[in-house]
Amino acid sequence: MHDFEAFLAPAKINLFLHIVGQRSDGYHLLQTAFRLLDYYDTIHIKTTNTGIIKRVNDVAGVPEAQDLCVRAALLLQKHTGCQLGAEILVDKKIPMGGGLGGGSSDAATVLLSLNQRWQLNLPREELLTLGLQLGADVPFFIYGSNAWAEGVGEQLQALTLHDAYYVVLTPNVHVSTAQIFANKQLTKDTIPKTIAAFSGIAQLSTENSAGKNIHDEFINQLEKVVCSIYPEVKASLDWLKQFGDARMSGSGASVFLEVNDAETANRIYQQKPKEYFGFVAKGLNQHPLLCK
Ligand SMILES: C[C@](O)(CO)[C@H](O)COP(=O)(O)OP(=O)(O)OC[C@H]1O[C@@H](n2ccc(N)nc2=O)[C@H](O)[C@@H]1O
Ligand SMILES: Nc1ncnc2c1ncn2[C@@H]1O[C@H](COP(=O)(O)OP(=O)(O)OP(=O)(O)O)[C@@H](O)[C@H]1O
Repeated sequence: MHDFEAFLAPAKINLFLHIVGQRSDGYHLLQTAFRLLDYYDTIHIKTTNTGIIKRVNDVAGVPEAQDLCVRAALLLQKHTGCQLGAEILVDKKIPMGGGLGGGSSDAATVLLSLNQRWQLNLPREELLTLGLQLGADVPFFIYGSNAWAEGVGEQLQALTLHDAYYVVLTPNVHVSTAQIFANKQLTKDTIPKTIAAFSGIAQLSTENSAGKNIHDEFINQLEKVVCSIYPEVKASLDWLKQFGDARMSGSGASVFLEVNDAETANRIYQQKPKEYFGFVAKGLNQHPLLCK
């Protein structure tokens, strides 16, 4: 690992997710609130002068050419004409395809770190546009703070959220995002909400009762459909709901419960059935690479 530098790529959860329309290309227009978590993949990067982009470790289920880290580095190289290269070691901790944005976060971390280490100094707005070519959630991770998002997730506004801890469970199923968005049962014309309405509700911190701070008006509209197709997601959500207002993140399969303190989160987590993978995380206010 000599000469490699480590860069963190945090997970995210969607505190709510509404579908408010559909674009002519079939993509759905969303409203969502993204929250960063202190649960990370670590991307180790060594810059080289060979011009070659190379992943130096195996990642189960992700061939090198499809890895979003490699694709992000190649995209940045092509966009800028940079002659430098990079060796990338991807240390995955965030479950893949779990609605926690791991792949998108890895890609954002590569764009942010190589922009510096290759001394490209592209402005943040340019990286946001590049990031969108790699995935709808990538701009959020480049944005740097918790965010209210619209469009397909690329129209971002900063969101101030109170301190909170999350119990996250990821059932061992692969949910196809495309399959869920294509489901006929999905409500696609929810009346858009305002960031002010969400912020008002999100600021209401409950003193003693767990998980009451996300109001019923702000739900994950993919949750019902996912639960009807994947009983494992429903089971883990039902389990968490014993303790409060649990939600699904993104298009699943991960589910989470927001609580006010680490003690409560750990107490709930310790009772989880052994077959559930999960973790406890603190909500972040800023991306670790973009802290001032
Ligand atoms: C739902 C979220 O997890 C919220 O954070 C993300 O918007 C999903 O973003 P993503 O993982 O980048 O989604 P993709 O893997 O590109 O989407 C797979 C497929 O889901 C459908 N899709 C996805 C996002 C969106 N806003 N509308 C869609 O209709 C499209 O058919 C797309 O081809
Ligand atoms: N570095 C990477 N890490 C994780 N997945 C990757 C990576 N590169 C490519 N992928 C592919 O991207 C897919 C989605 O990964 P990711 O973990 O971002 O999904 P997700 O958490 O469901 O994302 P989202 O919340 O954005 O829908 C994976 O199933 C995998 O095939």
